[in-house]
Amino acid sequence: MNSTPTRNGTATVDLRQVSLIYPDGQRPDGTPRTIAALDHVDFQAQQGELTALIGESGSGKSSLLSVIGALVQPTSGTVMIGGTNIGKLDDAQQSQLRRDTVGLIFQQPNLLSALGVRDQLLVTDHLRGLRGKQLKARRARADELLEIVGLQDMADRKIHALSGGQRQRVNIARALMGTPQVLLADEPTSALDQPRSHDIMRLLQELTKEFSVATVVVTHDRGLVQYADQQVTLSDGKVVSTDRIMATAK
Ligand SMILES: Nc1ncnc2c1ncn2[C@@H]1O[C@H](COP(=O)(O)OP(=O)(O)OP(=O)(O)O)[C@@H](O)[C@H]1O
Repeated sequence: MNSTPTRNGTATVDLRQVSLIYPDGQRPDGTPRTIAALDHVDFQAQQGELTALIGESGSGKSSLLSVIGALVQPTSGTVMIGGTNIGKLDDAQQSQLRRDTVGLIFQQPNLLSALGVRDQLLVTDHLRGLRGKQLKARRARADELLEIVGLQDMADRKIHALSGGQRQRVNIARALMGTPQVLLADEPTSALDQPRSHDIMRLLQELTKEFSVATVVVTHDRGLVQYADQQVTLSDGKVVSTDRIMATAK
C-alpha cells in the first residue's frame, strides 16, 4: 500500500464533500428517517499543523474524527489520508492504514491496568505482530517517547499509580509509537483540570511540529483553541467556518 507522506503543500488529510448518513427511526407515516452526521464536509489538515475541531454537542465532531481515522466509511465523498484514497481500499488495507498512518487518542486513556507504562507502548507493537528481538528493539523508541512526554522516570510504574494528566501523556506517547502521519484526539483534556488541559494541549502542539504530523483535536473548550494553527467549526454536520489562528495568540 502506498502511504508516502505528502509534500509540497498537499494536505495530509483531505476530505471532499463527505457525508455520513445514519438511519434515524421512522416518520409517523412509516417511511424511514435519516440523520446527516456529516453533510458535504470539505476538510483539510496539513502535516506539522494542529487543527482544533469545535462545535455544539451533536454537530458531528466525533463523526468527522471517525471518518478521518478510517473507523467509519462515509456514505459519500472522498477521504484522502497521506495521499491514499481510503474509499479505494479493502477492509484489510483500511486496517493497515489505521495501524500505520493514524494515531488515536481517546477522551479517557484506555490503558491496560496490569501493564507498566513502557509496556503500554510496546503492546501496540505486539498488536502489529512484532515479537522477540524485534519487540525488544522497540524499547528504545518507547523510552524516547516517554522522555518526550516527560515520563522518563515512570517507565516501570503501573497505571494506577499515575495521575490523570500522566495517563493522558502515556496515551499520547502510545499513539506515536507507530510513527503516524495523522494524530486524532477526541476531547483529550475533558477529564483534566485547566492547568493540566493546557499542558496537554501544549504538548500536542509541540509533538505536532516535532513529528510533523497532521493533528486534529476535538475540544469543547474554546480556551484551548489558542494552541491550534487552524480552527474548524461544525454545526449540524456542516463546516460553518475554517479559520487560521494568528501566531500572536500562541
Ligand atoms: N451510530 C450512530 N447512529 C445514529 N446516529 C448517530 C450515530 N453516531 C452519531 N449519530 C448522530 O450524528 C450526529 C453527530 O454526532 P457526533 O457524535 O459526531 O457529534 P459530536 O459533535 O461529536 O457530539 P458530542 O460533542 O456530544 O460528542 C448526532 O446527531 C448523533 O446523534
